[in-house]
Amino acid sequence: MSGALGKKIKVGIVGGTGYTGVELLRLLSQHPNVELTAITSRKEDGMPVAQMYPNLRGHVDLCFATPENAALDQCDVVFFATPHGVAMSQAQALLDKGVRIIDLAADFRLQDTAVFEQWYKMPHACPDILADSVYGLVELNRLKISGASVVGNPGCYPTTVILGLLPLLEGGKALVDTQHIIADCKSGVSGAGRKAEVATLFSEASDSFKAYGVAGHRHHPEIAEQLSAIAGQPVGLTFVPHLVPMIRGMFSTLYLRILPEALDTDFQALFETRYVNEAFIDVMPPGSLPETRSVRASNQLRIAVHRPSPGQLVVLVIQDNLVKGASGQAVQNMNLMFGLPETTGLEHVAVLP
Ligand SMILES: NC(=O)C1=CN([C@@H]2O[C@H](COP(=O)(O)OP(=O)(O)OC[C@H]3O[C@@H](n4cnc5c(N)ncnc54)[C@H](OP(=O)(O)O)[C@@H]3O)[C@@H](O)[C@H]2O)C=CC1
Ligand SMILES: CC(=O)N[C@@H](CCC(=O)OP(=O)(O)O)C(=O)O
Repeated sequence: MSGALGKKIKVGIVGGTGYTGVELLRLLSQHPNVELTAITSRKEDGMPVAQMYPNLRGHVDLCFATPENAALDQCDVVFFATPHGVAMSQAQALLDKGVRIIDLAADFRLQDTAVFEQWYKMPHACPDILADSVYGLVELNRLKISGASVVGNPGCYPTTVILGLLPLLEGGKALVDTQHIIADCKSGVSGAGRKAEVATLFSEASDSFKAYGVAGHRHHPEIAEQLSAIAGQPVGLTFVPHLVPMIRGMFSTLYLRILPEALDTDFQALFETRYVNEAFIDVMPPGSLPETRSVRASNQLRIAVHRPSPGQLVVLVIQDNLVKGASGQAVQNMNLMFGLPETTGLEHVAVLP
Protein backbone atom coordinates (compact mmCIF):
# COMPACT_ATOMS: atom_id res chain seq x y z
CA MET A 1 0.00 0.00 0.00
CA SER A 2 1.37 3.42 -0.92
CA GLY A 3 0.58 4.96 2.43
CA ALA A 4 1.71 2.12 4.65
CA LEU A 5 5.13 1.97 2.95
CA GLY A 6 5.70 5.66 3.31
CA LYS A 7 5.44 6.41 -0.42
CA LYS A 8 3.13 9.36 -0.96
CA ILE A 9 -0.29 8.78 -2.50
CA LYS A 10 -0.62 10.73 -5.75
CA VAL A 11 -3.98 12.47 -5.64
CA GLY A 12 -6.03 14.17 -8.34
CA ILE A 13 -9.15 16.27 -7.85
CA VAL A 14 -11.68 16.85 -10.61
CA GLY A 15 -13.67 19.95 -9.75
CA GLY A 16 -11.10 21.78 -7.64
CA THR A 17 -12.86 25.15 -7.65
CA GLY A 18 -16.10 24.12 -5.93
CA TYR A 19 -16.72 24.14 -2.20
CA THR A 20 -16.02 20.43 -1.69
CA GLY A 21 -13.03 20.69 -4.03
CA VAL A 22 -11.40 23.49 -2.08
CA GLU A 23 -12.20 21.69 1.16
CA LEU A 24 -10.39 18.62 -0.22
CA LEU A 25 -7.45 20.87 -1.07
CA ARG A 26 -7.38 22.29 2.47
CA LEU A 27 -7.39 18.81 4.03
CA LEU A 28 -5.09 17.09 1.55
CA SER A 29 -2.49 19.88 1.49
CA GLN A 30 -1.86 19.10 5.17
CA HIS A 31 -2.06 15.31 4.81
CA PRO A 32 1.35 13.76 5.54
CA ASN A 33 0.96 10.90 3.02
CA VAL A 34 -0.42 12.81 0.04
CA GLU A 35 1.19 14.41 -2.98
CA LEU A 36 -1.33 16.66 -4.74
CA THR A 37 -0.71 15.86 -8.38
CA ALA A 38 -3.57 17.16 -10.54
CA ILE A 39 -6.42 19.63 -9.99
CA THR A 40 -8.99 20.45 -12.63
CA SER A 41 -11.21 23.33 -13.56
CA ARG A 42 -12.61 23.98 -17.00
CA LYS A 43 -13.25 27.68 -16.27
CA GLU A 44 -9.98 28.48 -14.43
CA ASP A 45 -7.55 26.59 -16.67
CA GLY A 46 -3.99 27.81 -15.94
CA MET A 47 -4.82 29.81 -12.81
CA PRO A 48 -2.65 29.11 -9.74
CA VAL A 49 -4.78 27.46 -7.08
CA ALA A 50 -3.39 29.80 -4.41
CA GLN A 51 -4.39 32.85 -6.46
CA MET A 52 -8.01 31.78 -6.45
CA TYR A 53 -7.91 30.52 -2.84
CA PRO A 54 -5.44 32.62 -0.80
CA ASN A 55 -5.92 30.37 2.25
CA LEU A 56 -3.85 27.83 0.27
CA ARG A 57 -0.92 30.21 -0.39
CA GLY A 58 2.23 28.46 0.72
CA HIS A 59 0.45 25.11 0.85
CA VAL A 60 -0.54 24.33 -2.77
CA ASP A 61 1.66 25.39 -5.69
CA LEU A 62 -0.31 23.71 -8.49
CA CYS A 63 -2.33 25.43 -11.22
CA PHE A 64 -5.78 24.35 -12.35
CA ALA A 65 -5.84 22.43 -15.63
CA THR A 66 -8.71 21.20 -17.75
CA PRO A 67 -9.77 17.60 -17.07
CA GLU A 68 -8.33 16.69 -20.49
CA ASN A 69 -4.89 18.17 -19.72
CA ALA A 70 -4.57 17.28 -16.05
CA ALA A 71 -2.35 14.32 -15.17
CA LEU A 72 -5.24 12.33 -13.72
CA ASP A 73 -4.04 9.03 -15.12
CA GLN A 74 -0.76 9.39 -13.19
CA CYS A 75 -2.60 9.47 -9.87
CA ASP A 76 -3.21 6.65 -7.41
CA VAL A 77 -6.64 8.03 -6.61
CA VAL A 78 -8.89 10.68 -8.13
CA PHE A 79 -11.62 12.50 -6.19
CA PHE A 80 -14.57 13.75 -8.23
CA ALA A 81 -15.94 16.89 -6.56
CA THR A 82 -18.20 17.48 -9.53
CA PRO A 83 -21.92 17.46 -10.37
CA HIS A 84 -23.72 14.14 -10.67
CA GLY A 85 -22.89 12.26 -13.89
CA VAL A 86 -19.26 13.37 -14.33
CA ALA A 87 -17.46 10.57 -12.47
CA MET A 88 -19.36 7.76 -14.13
CA SER A 89 -18.43 9.08 -17.57
CA GLN A 90 -14.68 8.97 -16.76
CA ALA A 91 -14.50 6.00 -14.40
CA GLN A 92 -13.63 3.24 -16.86
CA ALA A 93 -10.72 5.12 -18.43
CA LEU A 94 -9.17 5.80 -15.02
CA LEU A 95 -9.75 2.27 -13.73
CA ASP A 96 -8.02 0.95 -16.88
CA LYS A 97 -4.93 2.92 -15.76
CA GLY A 98 -5.12 1.50 -12.25
CA VAL A 99 -6.46 4.71 -10.71
CA ARG A 100 -8.92 4.35 -7.83
CA ILE A 101 -11.93 6.67 -7.60
CA ILE A 102 -13.82 8.45 -4.84
CA ASP A 103 -16.91 10.24 -6.13
CA LEU A 104 -18.44 12.95 -3.94
CA ALA A 105 -21.53 13.07 -6.16
CA ALA A 106 -24.22 10.39 -6.43
CA ASP A 107 -23.00 8.26 -9.35
CA PHE A 108 -21.97 5.38 -7.08
CA ARG A 109 -24.36 5.76 -4.15
CA LEU A 110 -27.60 4.11 -5.25
CA GLN A 111 -27.19 0.46 -6.12
CA ASP A 112 -30.51 0.34 -8.00
CA THR A 113 -29.89 1.96 -11.42
CA ALA A 114 -33.63 2.41 -12.05
CA VAL A 115 -33.88 4.50 -8.87
CA PHE A 116 -30.76 6.45 -9.90
CA GLU A 117 -32.23 7.19 -13.32
CA GLN A 118 -35.57 8.24 -11.82
CA TRP A 119 -34.00 10.78 -9.43
CA TYR A 120 -31.00 12.02 -11.39
CA LYS A 121 -32.74 12.11 -14.79
CA MET A 122 -29.89 10.48 -16.67
CA PRO A 123 -29.02 6.93 -17.67
CA HIS A 124 -26.32 5.30 -15.59
CA ALA A 125 -23.19 5.14 -17.77
CA CYS A 126 -21.52 2.13 -16.08
CA PRO A 127 -23.84 -0.21 -14.14
CA ASP A 128 -21.08 -2.85 -14.06
CA ILE A 129 -18.70 -0.49 -12.22
CA LEU A 130 -21.55 0.57 -9.95
CA ALA A 131 -22.13 -3.08 -9.01
CA ASP A 132 -18.51 -3.36 -7.84
CA SER A 133 -18.45 0.01 -6.06
CA VAL A 134 -18.85 0.50 -2.32
CA TYR A 135 -21.04 3.00 -0.45
CA GLY A 136 -18.45 5.02 1.42
CA LEU A 137 -19.93 5.26 4.88
CA VAL A 138 -16.92 4.09 6.85
CA GLU A 139 -18.75 3.29 10.08
CA LEU A 140 -20.95 0.89 8.10
CA ASN A 141 -18.68 -0.51 5.37
CA ARG A 142 -15.13 -0.24 6.71
CA LEU A 143 -13.87 -3.60 5.45
CA LYS A 144 -15.37 -3.32 1.97
CA ILE A 145 -14.04 0.22 1.52
CA SER A 146 -10.49 -0.84 2.29
CA GLY A 147 -10.52 -3.13 -0.76
CA ALA A 148 -12.59 -0.95 -3.09
CA SER A 149 -11.52 0.57 -6.41
CA VAL A 150 -14.56 2.85 -6.60
CA VAL A 151 -16.22 4.48 -3.60
CA GLY A 152 -19.45 6.48 -3.69
CA ASN A 153 -19.13 9.07 -0.93
CA PRO A 154 -22.49 9.41 0.86
CA GLY A 155 -24.71 12.47 0.54
CA CYS A 156 -24.50 14.97 3.38
CA TYR A 157 -28.04 14.49 4.74
CA PRO A 158 -27.80 10.68 4.45
CA THR A 159 -24.58 10.69 6.51
CA THR A 160 -26.35 12.26 9.48
CA VAL A 161 -29.57 10.27 9.18
CA ILE A 162 -27.98 6.85 8.67
CA LEU A 163 -25.41 7.30 11.46
CA GLY A 164 -28.14 8.62 13.76
CA LEU A 165 -30.23 5.50 13.20
CA LEU A 166 -27.64 2.75 12.69
CA PRO A 167 -27.47 1.52 16.33
CA LEU A 168 -31.27 1.28 16.44
CA LEU A 169 -31.75 -0.72 13.25
CA GLU A 170 -28.79 -3.02 12.72
CA GLY A 171 -28.71 -6.64 13.78
CA GLY A 172 -32.45 -7.21 13.37
CA LYS A 173 -33.24 -5.36 16.59
CA ALA A 174 -36.89 -4.57 17.37
CA LEU A 175 -36.46 -1.29 19.21
CA VAL A 176 -38.29 1.41 17.25
CA ASP A 177 -41.17 1.59 14.79
CA THR A 178 -39.28 1.38 11.49
CA GLN A 179 -42.38 2.37 9.47
CA HIS A 180 -42.70 5.86 10.95
CA ILE A 181 -39.24 7.41 11.10
CA ILE A 182 -39.09 11.19 10.78
CA ALA A 183 -35.89 12.97 9.75
CA ASP A 184 -36.15 16.75 10.08
CA CYS A 185 -32.89 18.08 8.63
CA LYS A 186 -31.26 21.48 8.19
CA SER A 187 -28.29 22.49 6.07
CA GLY A 188 -26.12 25.56 5.74
CA VAL A 189 -26.05 27.27 2.37
CA SER A 190 -22.65 25.87 1.32
CA GLY A 191 -24.52 22.58 0.86
CA ALA A 192 -25.84 23.99 -2.39
CA GLY A 193 -22.33 24.43 -3.78
CA ARG A 194 -20.50 27.47 -5.16
CA LYS A 195 -22.37 27.81 -8.43
CA ALA A 196 -24.48 30.98 -8.82
CA GLU A 197 -28.17 30.44 -8.03
CA VAL A 198 -30.87 32.89 -7.00
CA ALA A 199 -31.85 30.76 -3.95
CA THR A 200 -28.37 31.13 -2.47
CA LEU A 201 -27.97 34.88 -2.96
CA PHE A 202 -27.28 36.68 0.34
CA SER A 203 -30.56 38.59 0.19
CA GLU A 204 -32.52 35.39 -0.48
CA ALA A 205 -30.92 32.97 1.98
CA SER A 206 -29.94 35.19 4.91
CA ASP A 207 -32.39 36.28 7.61
CA SER A 208 -34.81 33.57 6.45
CA PHE A 209 -35.49 29.87 7.01
CA LYS A 210 -37.31 27.51 4.70
CA ALA A 211 -38.12 23.89 3.96
CA TYR A 212 -37.58 22.51 0.47
CA GLY A 213 -37.88 19.18 -1.32
CA VAL A 214 -40.87 18.22 0.87
CA ALA A 215 -42.57 16.40 -1.98
CA GLY A 216 -39.40 14.47 -2.69
CA HIS A 217 -35.65 14.93 -2.43
CA ARG A 218 -32.98 12.75 -4.08
CA HIS A 219 -31.49 11.89 -0.69
CA HIS A 220 -34.71 10.12 0.32
CA PRO A 221 -34.07 7.05 -1.86
CA GLU A 222 -30.41 6.99 -0.78
CA ILE A 223 -31.32 7.00 2.91
CA ALA A 224 -34.16 4.52 2.40
CA GLU A 225 -31.95 2.10 0.44
CA GLN A 226 -29.28 2.07 3.14
CA LEU A 227 -31.66 1.94 6.12
CA SER A 228 -33.67 -0.88 4.55
CA ALA A 229 -30.49 -2.90 4.01
CA ILE A 230 -29.40 -2.24 7.61
CA ALA A 231 -32.83 -3.13 9.06
CA GLY A 232 -33.32 -6.12 6.76
CA GLN A 233 -36.75 -4.82 5.75
CA PRO A 234 -38.16 -1.72 4.02
CA VAL A 235 -38.38 1.29 6.33
CA GLY A 236 -40.98 4.08 6.25
CA LEU A 237 -39.27 7.48 6.26
CA THR A 238 -40.45 11.08 6.20
CA PHE A 239 -37.49 13.27 5.26
CA VAL A 240 -37.75 17.06 5.09
CA PRO A 241 -34.65 19.17 4.35
CA HIS A 242 -34.43 22.86 5.31
CA LEU A 243 -32.09 25.69 4.36
CA VAL A 244 -30.77 27.68 7.34
CA PRO A 245 -28.99 31.03 7.12
CA MET A 246 -25.52 29.83 8.02
CA ILE A 247 -22.63 28.88 5.76
CA ARG A 248 -21.46 25.51 7.10
CA GLY A 249 -23.22 22.98 9.22
CA MET A 250 -25.97 20.41 9.24
CA PHE A 251 -28.43 19.54 11.99
CA SER A 252 -30.70 16.49 11.73
CA THR A 253 -33.39 15.78 14.29
CA LEU A 254 -34.67 12.20 14.13
CA TYR A 255 -38.03 11.34 15.75
CA LEU A 256 -38.83 7.72 16.63
CA ARG A 257 -41.49 5.72 18.44
CA ILE A 258 -40.09 3.14 20.84
CA LEU A 259 -41.73 -0.28 20.51
CA PRO A 260 -43.57 -1.54 23.66
CA GLU A 261 -41.21 -4.49 23.98
CA ALA A 262 -38.18 -2.14 23.98
CA LEU A 263 -39.26 0.23 26.75
CA ASP A 264 -36.57 -1.11 29.10
CA THR A 265 -33.76 -0.33 26.64
CA ASP A 266 -30.94 2.00 27.71
CA PHE A 267 -30.62 3.92 24.42
CA GLN A 268 -27.76 6.09 25.62
CA ALA A 269 -25.73 2.96 26.39
CA LEU A 270 -26.72 1.44 23.03
CA PHE A 271 -25.29 4.42 21.11
CA GLU A 272 -22.20 4.70 23.30
CA THR A 273 -21.39 1.02 22.87
CA ARG A 274 -21.92 1.06 19.09
CA TYR A 275 -19.66 4.03 18.52
CA VAL A 276 -17.08 3.57 21.28
CA ASN A 277 -14.30 2.80 18.78
CA GLU A 278 -15.33 5.35 16.13
CA ALA A 279 -12.85 8.21 16.09
CA PHE A 280 -15.20 10.62 14.35
CA ILE A 281 -18.45 9.89 16.17
CA ASP A 282 -19.02 11.52 19.51
CA VAL A 283 -22.00 10.30 21.52
CA MET A 284 -22.53 13.19 23.89
CA PRO A 285 -23.51 12.82 27.56
CA PRO A 286 -27.24 12.52 28.42
CA GLY A 287 -29.12 15.81 28.12
CA SER A 288 -26.64 17.39 25.69
CA LEU A 289 -27.81 19.96 23.16
CA PRO A 290 -25.30 19.92 20.29
CA GLU A 291 -24.56 23.02 18.24
CA THR A 292 -23.28 22.98 14.66
CA ARG A 293 -20.44 25.35 15.51
CA SER A 294 -18.92 22.63 17.70
CA VAL A 295 -18.03 20.67 14.55
CA ARG A 296 -17.21 23.50 12.15
CA ALA A 297 -14.27 22.59 9.87
CA SER A 298 -13.78 19.26 11.67
CA ASN A 299 -14.58 15.69 10.60
CA GLN A 300 -16.52 15.08 13.80
CA LEU A 301 -20.16 14.04 13.88
CA ARG A 302 -21.86 14.44 17.24
CA ILE A 303 -24.97 12.63 18.44
CA ALA A 304 -27.21 13.36 21.43
CA VAL A 305 -29.88 10.84 22.45
CA HIS A 306 -33.02 12.19 24.15
CA ARG A 307 -36.12 10.46 25.49
CA PRO A 308 -38.75 13.16 26.13
CA SER A 309 -41.32 10.53 27.21
CA PRO A 310 -41.07 6.74 27.79
CA GLY A 311 -42.27 5.91 24.28
CA GLN A 312 -40.44 8.63 22.33
CA LEU A 313 -36.85 8.83 21.18
CA VAL A 314 -35.29 11.95 19.67
CA VAL A 315 -31.79 11.69 18.20
CA LEU A 316 -29.91 14.92 17.43
CA VAL A 317 -27.07 14.71 14.91
CA ILE A 318 -24.67 17.45 13.82
CA GLN A 319 -21.83 17.62 11.33
CA ASP A 320 -20.05 20.05 9.05
CA ASN A 321 -21.66 19.32 5.68
CA LEU A 322 -18.40 20.08 3.85
CA VAL A 323 -16.19 17.89 6.08
CA LYS A 324 -17.82 14.76 7.58
CA GLY A 325 -20.69 15.34 5.11
CA ALA A 326 -18.39 15.45 2.07
CA SER A 327 -14.62 16.07 1.79
CA GLY A 328 -13.49 14.87 5.23
CA GLN A 329 -15.44 11.65 4.85
CA ALA A 330 -13.89 11.26 1.39
CA VAL A 331 -10.38 11.57 2.88
CA GLN A 332 -11.37 9.07 5.59
CA ASN A 333 -12.30 6.69 2.75
CA MET A 334 -8.98 7.33 1.02
CA ASN A 335 -7.06 6.57 4.22
CA LEU A 336 -8.79 3.20 4.48
CA MET A 337 -8.27 2.39 0.79
CA PHE A 338 -4.52 3.01 1.13
CA GLY A 339 -3.98 1.21 4.41
CA LEU A 340 -3.44 4.34 6.51
CA PRO A 341 -4.83 5.03 9.97
CA GLU A 342 -8.32 6.36 9.32
CA THR A 343 -7.70 9.59 11.20
CA THR A 344 -4.60 10.64 9.22
CA GLY A 345 -4.86 14.29 8.22
CA LEU A 346 -8.30 14.60 9.78
CA GLU A 347 -7.65 15.42 13.40
CA HIS A 348 -8.45 19.14 13.24
CA VAL A 349 -10.38 20.50 16.18
CA ALA A 350 -13.52 22.50 15.31
CA VAL A 351 -13.32 26.28 15.03
CA LEU A 352 -15.13 28.33 17.69
CA PRO A 353 -16.86 30.77 17.68
N1 LIG B 1 -21.61 21.19 -0.90
C1 LIG B 1 -21.83 20.16 -0.07
O1 LIG B 1 -22.04 20.36 1.14
C2 LIG B 1 -21.86 18.76 -0.60
C3 LIG B 1 -21.70 18.47 -1.94
N2 LIG B 1 -21.74 17.17 -2.37
C4 LIG B 1 -21.58 16.84 -3.79
O2 LIG B 1 -20.23 17.07 -4.19
C5 LIG B 1 -20.20 17.47 -5.56
C6 LIG B 1 -19.50 18.81 -5.65
O3 LIG B 1 -20.24 19.74 -4.87
P1 LIG B 1 -19.79 21.26 -4.65
O4 LIG B 1 -18.33 21.33 -4.41
O5 LIG B 1 -20.71 21.81 -3.66
O6 LIG B 1 -20.13 21.83 -6.12
P2 LIG B 1 -19.71 23.20 -6.78
O7 LIG B 1 -20.81 23.59 -7.68
O8 LIG B 1 -19.27 24.14 -5.72
O9 LIG B 1 -18.40 22.78 -7.68
C7 LIG B 1 -18.47 21.93 -8.78
C8 LIG B 1 -17.06 21.74 -9.37
O10 LIG B 1 -17.13 20.83 -10.47
C9 LIG B 1 -16.53 21.41 -11.65
N3 LIG B 1 -17.34 20.92 -12.77
C10 LIG B 1 -18.62 21.22 -13.05
N4 LIG B 1 -19.06 20.52 -14.13
C11 LIG B 1 -18.01 19.75 -14.52
C12 LIG B 1 -17.82 18.81 -15.57
N5 LIG B 1 -18.81 18.51 -16.43
N6 LIG B 1 -16.63 18.21 -15.70
C13 LIG B 1 -15.61 18.49 -14.85
N7 LIG B 1 -15.73 19.37 -13.83
C14 LIG B 1 -16.91 19.99 -13.67
C15 LIG B 1 -16.58 22.90 -11.41
O11 LIG B 1 -15.48 23.59 -12.03
P3 LIG B 1 -15.43 23.99 -13.56
O12 LIG B 1 -16.84 24.28 -13.97
O13 LIG B 1 -14.51 25.16 -13.63
O14 LIG B 1 -14.85 22.79 -14.25
C16 LIG B 1 -16.42 23.00 -9.89
O15 LIG B 1 -15.04 22.99 -9.55
C17 LIG B 1 -21.64 17.56 -6.04
O16 LIG B 1 -21.99 16.38 -6.71
C18 LIG B 1 -22.42 17.68 -4.74
O17 LIG B 1 -23.70 17.17 -4.89
C19 LIG B 1 -21.87 16.15 -1.49
C20 LIG B 1 -22.03 16.36 -0.17
C21 LIG B 1 -22.07 17.71 0.39
C1 LIG C 1 -28.49 23.14 1.01
C2 LIG C 1 -28.55 22.29 -0.24
O1 LIG C 1 -29.00 22.73 -1.27
N1 LIG C 1 -28.11 21.04 -0.12
C3 LIG C 1 -28.08 20.11 -1.21
C4 LIG C 1 -27.63 18.77 -0.74
C5 LIG C 1 -26.17 18.68 -0.57
C6 LIG C 1 -25.51 17.88 -1.65
O2 LIG C 1 -24.70 18.39 -2.36
O3 LIG C 1 -25.89 16.61 -1.81
P1 LIG C 1 -25.63 15.77 -3.13
O4 LIG C 1 -24.21 15.39 -3.14
O5 LIG C 1 -26.49 14.58 -3.08
O6 LIG C 1 -26.01 16.62 -4.32
C7 LIG C 1 -29.48 19.89 -1.77
O7 LIG C 1 -30.43 19.73 -1.03
O8 LIG C 1 -29.57 19.74 -2.99
